[in-house]
Amino acid sequence: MDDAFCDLSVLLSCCNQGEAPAFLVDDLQKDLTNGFHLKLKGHETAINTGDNKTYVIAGTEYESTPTIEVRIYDKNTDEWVIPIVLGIKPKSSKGHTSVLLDEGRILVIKGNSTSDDCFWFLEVNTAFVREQKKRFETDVVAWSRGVIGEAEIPIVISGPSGVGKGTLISKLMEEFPSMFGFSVSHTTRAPRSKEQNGVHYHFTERSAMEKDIKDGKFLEFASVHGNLYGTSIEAVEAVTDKGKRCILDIDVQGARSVRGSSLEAIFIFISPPSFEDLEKRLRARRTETEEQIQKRLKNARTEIEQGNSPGHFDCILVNDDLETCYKNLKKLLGLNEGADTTQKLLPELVEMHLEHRVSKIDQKILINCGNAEENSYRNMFLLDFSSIKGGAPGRTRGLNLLTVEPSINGYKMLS
Ligand SMILES: Nc1nc2c(ncn2[C@@H]2O[C@H](COP(=O)(O)OP(=O)(O)O)[C@@H](O)[C@H]2O)c(=O)[nH]1
Ligand SMILES: Nc1ncnc2c1ncn2[C@@H]1O[C@H](COP(=O)(O)OP(=O)(O)O)[C@@H](O)[C@H]1O
Repeated sequence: MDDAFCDLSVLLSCCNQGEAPAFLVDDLQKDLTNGFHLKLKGHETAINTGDNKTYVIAGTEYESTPTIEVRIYDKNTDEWVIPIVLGIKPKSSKGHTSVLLDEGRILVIKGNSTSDDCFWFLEVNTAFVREQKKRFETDVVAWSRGVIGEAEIPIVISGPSGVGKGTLISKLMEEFPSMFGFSVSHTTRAPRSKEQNGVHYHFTERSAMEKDIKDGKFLEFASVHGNLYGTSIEAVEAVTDKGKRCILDIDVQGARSVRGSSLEAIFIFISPPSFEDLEKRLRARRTETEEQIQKRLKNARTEIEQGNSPGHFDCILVNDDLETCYKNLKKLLGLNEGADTTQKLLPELVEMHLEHRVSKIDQKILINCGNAEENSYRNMFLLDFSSIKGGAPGRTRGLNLLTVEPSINGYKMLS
């Protein structure tokens, strides 16, 4: 990015006045009236929210405690609560800072880590967390890892069994290997002879999958042709983390669930030219027993009806001639001749020092890791969270991290 000037004097004066959004638990203890004394282990920060609660966020220097933990002091009841913690927890750190971004989320910045793992959002009162609090009837918090940069909108492809979804997706991935990534679903059905675990599906036991669904690890799931199928949140996020556009091959029920979820996506329905053609293709594939074929054909009627009814899909493509359908799919995705097929560059990693100070103004956080050494301005960053998207149970994307340097006019963006 070109050098851009920005007057951050306001921001810095705020910092100089010593605005400290996070404070140590030692300070908190002085407030406690119930004689409760915290035994401090490692580094802890505490954040007060408007609802008379204090969230204590505890990192540690001990390997035996591998993740950052959370407990809540409720001033209304004078009690400590250990909440249900959802999402993947950040690995522990010897030092972190915490900032209350709004009434819904706390930003935790881990020291001694790189920018792909140092920004974490602890959601304490977002729509997702409120829903989970109702479900569990107790206090719930949810972690979401912060990611720099925007994500490409995923593509959901649905259609009856045997219509050619897999064939079209394979063609797309072969022609544009660096652009697209496949969301590997979980299923309880048995693998076909050429299918590999972890590549085509995560083949799994029903009980294990049901537990993961209960634990909130799935974006959507459905019972299809007598088996359980589901897209884990991690399956979609792992593709997006690589800078690729995620493709989901899921049934109509799954597509409807995704439409109702927080995941923004493009929904494409692949329709057969006729029911007879569909039957021919399904039989020619020779992957199912007669009984399974009958089940799939029966379900196909309902799926085609739902797929063609308005409101469910953004676009319907008829897969008559394969090459024509593939061409139309590419056109729909803006992959015409000369389309940019290069993979999106992942942002350069930045080191976050163990010792750092943070200050918040509007939708930005100034992070100062600087010291008196030469080039210390290189250690000053501005984290812009004004365009964040997503959040628990997935990643929080859309962060923008800029390096800032003092200048005559105030402060100067370096990157
Ligand atoms: N809801 C949902 N459906 C899925 C998922 N993965 C695959 N499916 C759908 O399950 C159906 C059966 O898939 P599969 O057993 O691979 O058979 P095929 O579609 O005939 O190749 C298809 O409609 C898939 O789109 C998933 O994660 N969620
Ligand atoms: N347009 C088409 N014309 C004829 N056969 C096709 C066409 N598209 C796909 N097929 C074939 O139909 C069968 C089913 O396709 P597949 O991609 O496995 O469907 P799905 O993933 O939707 O179940 C495969 O043998 C495939 O080669």
